[in-house]
Amino acid sequence: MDVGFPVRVVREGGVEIVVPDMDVYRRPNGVYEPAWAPVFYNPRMAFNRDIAVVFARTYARLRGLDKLVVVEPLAGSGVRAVRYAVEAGAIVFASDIDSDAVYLSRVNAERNKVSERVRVEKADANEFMARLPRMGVKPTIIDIDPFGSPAPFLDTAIQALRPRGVLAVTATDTAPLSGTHPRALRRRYDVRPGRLAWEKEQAVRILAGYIIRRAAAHEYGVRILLAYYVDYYVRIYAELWRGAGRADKSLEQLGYGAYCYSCGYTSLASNPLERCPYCQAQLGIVGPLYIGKLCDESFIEEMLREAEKMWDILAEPDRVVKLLEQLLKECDIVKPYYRLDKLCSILRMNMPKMNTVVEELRNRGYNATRTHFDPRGFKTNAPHWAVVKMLLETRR
Ligand SMILES: C[S@@+](CC[C@H](N)C(=O)[O-])C[C@H]1O[C@@H](n2cnc3c(N)ncnc32)[C@H](O)[C@@H]1O
Repeated sequence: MDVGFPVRVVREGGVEIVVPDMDVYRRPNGVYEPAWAPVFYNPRMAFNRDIAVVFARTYARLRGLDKLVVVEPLAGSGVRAVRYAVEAGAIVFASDIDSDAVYLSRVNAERNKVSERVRVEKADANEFMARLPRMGVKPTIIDIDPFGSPAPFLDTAIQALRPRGVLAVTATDTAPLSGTHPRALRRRYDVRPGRLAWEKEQAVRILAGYIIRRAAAHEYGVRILLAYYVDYYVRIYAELWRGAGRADKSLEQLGYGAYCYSCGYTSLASNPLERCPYCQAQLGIVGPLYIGKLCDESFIEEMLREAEKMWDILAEPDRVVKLLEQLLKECDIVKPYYRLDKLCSILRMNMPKMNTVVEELRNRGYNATRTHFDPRGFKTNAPHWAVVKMLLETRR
């Protein structure tokens, strides 16, 4: 096949797609760099796409939708669009600003016999989404999967959505979101910047909070169905439902994150505390951010059922199930995770085993679990004094 650059055929999930030949676009150190290829295809994001199709099928089933319309305005090779069509039975409207990407997406739709259901246009993402209402397209899911920050696309996506629908958003600008680049964090997300010990949860909560604020401006309320951080990106599935009252209610879910660099205290609160309630030191504060639950248990349980049905189709089914099961354990614990290594360094003690910490907290009647955010982290609803007491007592 002559598309003007070297290609190869790969299988991902339930589709077979043509992508740039990854051996040709490697850095001198041998690492494949998707952004160097003429059309973007990242095999490491197959897991992200697995979850996207499981989510779409679950959402359509639970809402009783007989027609699922998905919009993917930053389509790259078209792999995600084609997977939505083949694996979730969706009608997909996709676009990309790059001509080669549009061509390859069309080739891939045809190759998988879904060109009737996957329409791809060469267009700027915002211009494309702004045109959708005039085209009579009413998306149930809009999947924003950009290079870096999704912020420039959110307003148009929200306005293009049905009165009730889902924004599925990826953010790879994790350095600003987790506080490493404070000026970019303030600029892009209008957030009082800082860097807390639970930086990955901070990244997810800031993006969720920003979606809530943008949605409220357009009179939509938001329910966070699923939000997580893996590899090098944040991913959020937010259900938006039009209504000023719903928007007002969602805004009540905004607040501030706090971390005490002196004693390791961590919390979420509606109003920013300035002093640590345990040791009175000045707190690190970040916000506004989302202070509610990061997933909906019953929805995740349904996703797990759907993932079992798709076991032979998904690219990484065991990883999908493992993440969903872990999120299910974390769902109820809203308080941000503790970094065991940082807490032990503050307490000047050796680090006990993570399993011991989790078990010990459970033995004392608290909810506790490891966290998907960080292998060095744990989540618990135990108050800070109880966490410190437990750690000091394991020292004996
Ligand atoms: C991260 S890639 C998308 C990957 C794809 N969603 C997937 O799952 O493989 C981002 C894509 O956005 C396209 N792009 C960048 N800026 C754009 C814009 N303003 N409008 C439309 N497409 C754009 C790029 O050409 C690139 O193909």
